Amino acid sequence: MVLLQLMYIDLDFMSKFNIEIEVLQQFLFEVYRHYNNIPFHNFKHCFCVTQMMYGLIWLTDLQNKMDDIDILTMLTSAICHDLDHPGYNNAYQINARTELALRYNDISPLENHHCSVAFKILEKSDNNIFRNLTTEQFKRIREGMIKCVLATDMARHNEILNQFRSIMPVFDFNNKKHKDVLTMIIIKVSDISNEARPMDVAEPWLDCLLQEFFNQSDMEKLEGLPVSPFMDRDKVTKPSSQTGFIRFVLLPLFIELANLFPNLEQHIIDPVRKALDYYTEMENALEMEKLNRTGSSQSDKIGKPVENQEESKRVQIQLSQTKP
Ligand SMILES: Nc1nc2c(ncn2[C@@H]2O[C@@H]3COP(=O)(O)O[C@H]3[C@H]2O)c(=O)[nH]1
Ligand SMILES: [Zn+2]
Repeated sequence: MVLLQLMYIDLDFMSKFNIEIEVLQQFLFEVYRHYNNIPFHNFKHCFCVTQMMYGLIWLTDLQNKMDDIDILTMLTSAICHDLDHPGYNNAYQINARTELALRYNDISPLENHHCSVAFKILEKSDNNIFRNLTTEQFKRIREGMIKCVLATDMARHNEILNQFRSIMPVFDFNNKKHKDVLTMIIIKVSDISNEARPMDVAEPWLDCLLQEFFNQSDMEKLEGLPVSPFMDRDKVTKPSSQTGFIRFVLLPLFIELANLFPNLEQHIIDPVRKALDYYTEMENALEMEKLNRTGSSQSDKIGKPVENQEESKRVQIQLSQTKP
């Protein structure tokens, strides 16, 4: 929490937006209290995403390209983006017809909830870091935060990435629509950026993610609900989960952002490429072990990566299954 506080201080938000230190501390404590003790979508994930956002703001020199209020919106959105995550994804919410799915009519139920919890926290004056802003400023931040948090629904991944691709050739920092798409891209990059971290940090996060996935698929089996294949402990391995995700989701997104900010290449693309090599090797080793165990004569398969098409299909399921 102290580090999050430092980010607000360091970006000069305290003086620019007249935020009192006690109010910021109270806000961060309430945020902390509203993250659940679950394997992946917990307060530490919130911290990592916010820290990545903070790093990207500096690396891209965003403070000299966007308004302060936009940067404040982005950092606060990162902090709030998974508030009260229950550990079961949108597909589960919809299939199990949970309270959240009913409340939000199957439309990004989790992301709508995270954002709603954020503004409930901000309703109380003691927590409201925006309480000294004008009504107009608050309106702008609220609109921006809703946009950012709802953009973290992976069912909208292709839609948002394609939007960014179409404006990239004419990107203009004076165009509000362009800036809106960029902020959505930056929070998305931050949200799925674990593989850009050092391997000894990234790999335990994958274990946490798979643990949460497996908990969900176990529950789905128990309740007779459709089981998401990428979450099924009988079908997924660590490398099979990562190779497709890195190839078809992470790299295309990160490369697009690095096209706008070329100096990001070394910070977010290089480590992700290394992670892809690491998991491809692990995948090949597992395949070899499997063939050895079964004494299969298909030794010519050894060392060959899994078919691209098959991997791509698997990832598309992960992206599209929750689309209403
Ligand atoms: N396979 C895989 N999926 C990830 C990784 N990081 C994030 N994700 C997925 O991307 C999603 C982003 O939104 P969520 O936090 O809802 O859930 C996340 C996971 O489903 C990763 O490293 N590997
Ligand atoms: Zn997240």
